[in-house]
Amino acid sequence: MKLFEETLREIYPGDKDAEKKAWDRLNGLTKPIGSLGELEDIAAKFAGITGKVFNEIEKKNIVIMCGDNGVVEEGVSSCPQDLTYIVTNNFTRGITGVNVLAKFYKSDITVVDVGVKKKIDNPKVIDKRVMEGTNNIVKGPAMTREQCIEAIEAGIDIVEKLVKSGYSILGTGEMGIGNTTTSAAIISAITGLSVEKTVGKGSALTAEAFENKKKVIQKALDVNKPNEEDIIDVISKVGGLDIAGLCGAFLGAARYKVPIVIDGIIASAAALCAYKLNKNVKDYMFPSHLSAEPGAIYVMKEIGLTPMLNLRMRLGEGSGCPLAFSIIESALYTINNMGTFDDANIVTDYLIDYEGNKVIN
Ligand SMILES: Cc1cc2ncn([C@H]3O[C@H](COP(=O)(O)O)[C@@H](O)[C@H]3O)c2cc1C
Ligand SMILES: O=C(O)c1cccnc1
Repeated sequence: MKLFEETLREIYPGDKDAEKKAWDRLNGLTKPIGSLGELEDIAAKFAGITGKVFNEIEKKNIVIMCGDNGVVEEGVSSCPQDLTYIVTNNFTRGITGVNVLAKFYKSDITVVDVGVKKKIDNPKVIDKRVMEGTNNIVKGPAMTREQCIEAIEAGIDIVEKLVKSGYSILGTGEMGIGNTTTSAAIISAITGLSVEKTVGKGSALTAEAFENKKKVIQKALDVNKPNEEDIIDVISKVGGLDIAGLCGAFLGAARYKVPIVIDGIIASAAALCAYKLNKNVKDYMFPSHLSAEPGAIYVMKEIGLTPMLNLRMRLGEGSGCPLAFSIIESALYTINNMGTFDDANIVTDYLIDYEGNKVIN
């Protein structure tokens, strides 16, 4: 509880002065104003996080929170629950989707057991087990408030250790059969949007099972009546341990001033929770892609973020993060290395932006 409260108190907005200096540099580079589009936004936002105009990424890490969800007994996933256990172990064997993309883009991963039902006996998986999978949210709360905060604190603690060991950008991933159900429940609870709007087919469902999934989420909301003003109430009643752990990772990244990338729908639901707990967290978040799950777009709107990519991806695991890292690194390399108008002997007194306003360099 102490770490959680202390972290919430120590999250500040990004450095607007550094961001402004980054924009001054971007506007002085030898190109039409704003012509590198979102690459410029990314470089400036990064400067706001570190307080420096020139940045390089030393080491990258994707934090993968793994946990089971009691609601799978309601038939909300086509996959058996023990896939959570199997895939969690597979992350340490280098054979999953996120492993391959992370390897290609030279990112490390950190695998965390925050509550897989069957105990994981694997030294490469960090043991932060809060409980043996959550309770079925159709029958009552997923977990207690204390368990929820314990999982959030696990996320903060992992991030603190990664930052101290030199990681300068983080990503978010998860594994937990049934977690597209808990994600939709959280997004509906917080935004007030109907389940019809936020629910998707997750890893895949028959038409009949999809109708059942919608009813299950609605029932979980009716039974638990989560209070949208109280994010711990929402996560502990209709969420999951993976979402709580990732929420902690977002809070920790903002506290320790490192950029953090949002992956798919589950990480998006966690990002929304972190944002509602402290709005400054937004200044540290980079959304990688727009998940194919329908709820994702509403999360992005609610936080006010624009995903870099739309590749119809719906894997989770943190698989979007390496792709985003490559774009962010491209943005940083550009601001660091492009020549200025002065370098290029180009007179700038004619410069206007795309809206037609005069730009003074
Ligand atoms: C082999 C396999 C690997 C995965 N890796 C991530 N997920 C993804 O699918 C699950 C969520 O979907 P649902 O809510 O429908 O259960 C999560 O574990 C998510 O990370 C996987 C799913 C499968 C089957
Ligand atoms: O967008 C995601 O993260 C996602 C979508 C479906 C299943 N698992 C993850």
